[in-house]
Amino acid sequence: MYDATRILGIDGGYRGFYSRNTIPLTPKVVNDIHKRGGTILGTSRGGHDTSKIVDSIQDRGINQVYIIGGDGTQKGASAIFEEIRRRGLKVAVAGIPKTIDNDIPVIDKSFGFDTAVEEAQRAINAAHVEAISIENGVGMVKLMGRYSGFIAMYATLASRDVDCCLIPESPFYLEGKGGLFEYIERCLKENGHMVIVIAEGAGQELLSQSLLAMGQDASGNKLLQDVGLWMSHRIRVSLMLHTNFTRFDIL
Ligand SMILES: Nc1ncnc2c1ncn2[C@@H]1O[C@H](COP(=O)(O)OP(=O)(O)OP(=O)(O)O)[C@@H](O)[C@H]1O
Ligand SMILES: O=P(O)(O)OC[C@H]1O[C@](O)(CO)[C@@H](O)[C@@H]1O
Repeated sequence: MYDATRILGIDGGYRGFYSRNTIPLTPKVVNDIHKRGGTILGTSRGGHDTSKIVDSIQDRGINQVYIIGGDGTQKGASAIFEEIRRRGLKVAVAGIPKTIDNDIPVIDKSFGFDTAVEEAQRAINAAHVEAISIENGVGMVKLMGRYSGFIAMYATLASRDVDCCLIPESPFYLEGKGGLFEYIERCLKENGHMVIVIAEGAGQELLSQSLLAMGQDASGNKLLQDVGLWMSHRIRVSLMLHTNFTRFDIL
C-alpha cells in the first residue's frame, strides 16, 4: 500500500541497531503477532547512543523509522529525529506510544493497557477469595506502575472488591488519624476482611526513609523498593501492636 518493499525489524530495542542482524518483517512473519502479548522483536533497557543509531539508519538505507515504546522510548525517538534533521537526511521518524502503564498523555489509551487491567482482575479476585476465607484477612495486590497508577486505579474501579487503592500520584501516610492503618482497622472491624491494591511506585517516599536507596536501571529509571513486601510487614506489625485482633493475616 505504501510501496514499502523491505521492512526490517530491529532486535531487542535501541541496542539492536548496532547488531549485524535485523529481522525481516514479511506479512507471513507478522501474521499472528496481534494474538500474542509482548513483542517478537524483543526489548531492552538502556543502550541508546543517538549518533550510532543514526549511523546505522544511514548505512542500511532506511528511510522510515517506526519506534514503538513508552515515555523513555519516545524521548529516544525525539533524539533520533533531531540528529536526522541535523544531518539533513531524508528519513521519516514516527513514535508509536505503547506502554502498559498508559502514561503517555498525548493519547487516551495505549495498547497493552486494557489487557493489563483485565489480568489484574484475576489477581484481585484471588486476593479477595483468600481474604474472605479467614478472620481479618487482608488481601494485598501489587500491580505495575512505576510512576503512574492507571492500571491500579482502573483495575480497582472495575472490581467491586477493592477497599483501598494506593497510587504514586496520591501521597498517603500510615499512622495516626486519617492514616492507612486506621482505615485498615476500621475496614476489618466492619467487614472482617479487606483488599488493598497498590501500584509498585506508590509510597516509595515512605520506604526510602527506612531503606537504602536503590540506584537506577540501564535506562536511567529509578529502581524501586518492593512496596508490597514492605507494606505487608508494616500492616502486620501495626495490627499486632495497635489492635486487639487475635487473628489476622496479610495475604
Ligand atoms: N532521554 C532519553 N534520550 C534517549 N534515549 C532514552 C531517553 N530515555 C530513555 N531512553 C531510551 O529508551 C529506551 C526505553 O526506555 P525505558 O527503559 O525507560 O522504557 P520506556 O520506553 O519508558 O517503556 P516502559 O513503559 O517499559 O518503561 C531505552 O533504551 C533508553 O535508553
Ligand atoms: O521490571 P522492570 O524492567 O524494572 O520494569 C518495571 C516497570 O516497567 C513497567 O512495567 C512498564 O513501564 C512499569 O509499570 C514498571 O514500573
